[in-house]
Amino acid sequence: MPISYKDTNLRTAAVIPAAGRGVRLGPGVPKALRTLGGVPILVHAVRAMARARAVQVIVVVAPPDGTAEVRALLDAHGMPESTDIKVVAGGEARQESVRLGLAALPDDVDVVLVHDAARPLVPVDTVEAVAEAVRAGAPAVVPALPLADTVKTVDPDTGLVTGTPRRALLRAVQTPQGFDRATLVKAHDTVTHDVTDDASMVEQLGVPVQVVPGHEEAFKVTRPLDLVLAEAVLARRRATDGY
Ligand SMILES: Nc1ccn([C@@H]2O[C@H](COP(=O)(O)OP(=O)(O)OP(=O)(O)O)[C@@H](O)[C@H]2O)c(=O)n1
Ligand SMILES: C[C@](O)(CO)[C@H](O)COP(=O)(O)O
Repeated sequence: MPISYKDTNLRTAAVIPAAGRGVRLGPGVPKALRTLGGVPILVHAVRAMARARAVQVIVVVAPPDGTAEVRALLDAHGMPESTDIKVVAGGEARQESVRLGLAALPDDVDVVLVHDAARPLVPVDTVEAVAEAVRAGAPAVVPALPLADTVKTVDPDTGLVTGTPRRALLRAVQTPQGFDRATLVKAHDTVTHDVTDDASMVEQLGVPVQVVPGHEEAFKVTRPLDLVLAEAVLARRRATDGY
């Protein structure tokens, strides 16, 4: 029977990389500081992680010149007192920002969830499912969804299609991605070339990565249309759930 987090002393932290510019979203303040339903995207993301009973510590990785602004923003919006929230400066790339967040974790943290600030509407059940799977013994866990589109590999030089991977084998991976802390730290110490998610670094160590169901509402706000969808989802939640 899996170990439940209620029965263990494992301490769980969330690292929230929020230091990106949001170039694909268009000009403006850094993406994490733009608003969704009148509240900064980052505040939604921090609340989403703090809502999970498993999460006791949160490290927010802010734009390098924006730590004081982010701290003030979190204080102004009122964060749950039961969660210890730190703010540290990020780096040039997401990978570097996560590494800086990991370096700021208290010594007694055993389980780390890495969650994009850019996924502000992740449901609490998804966060709990990832944390629970790590606490039950999986060294690395990702939430993922099947794809709706067919995916092609393309030669960027010629523009010619080079293959069509079997869609049934593909998954779109979301965050939070959950890890045994030592495994994630080792991955960040070992893999230095550019990667687009933390799990792929762990895969390169030969460590198995467990998939749990993702959620459509955990989508990443990347392009302007994503913000339109996020506003609609938030408005529906506020109308129906008192969110
Ligand atoms: N140097 C960076 C780059 C990205 N991120 C964070 O990583 C998450 C996922 O990245 P993405 O959606 O690609 O955000 P941006 O890098 O801001 O987007 P873009 O590539 O459009 O600029 C975001 O929460 C972003 O703030 C980060 O902490 N530090
Ligand atoms: C981590 C991630 O959200 C998983 O889908 C994604 O890889 C981030 O990629 P981006 O290039 O930073 O948008």
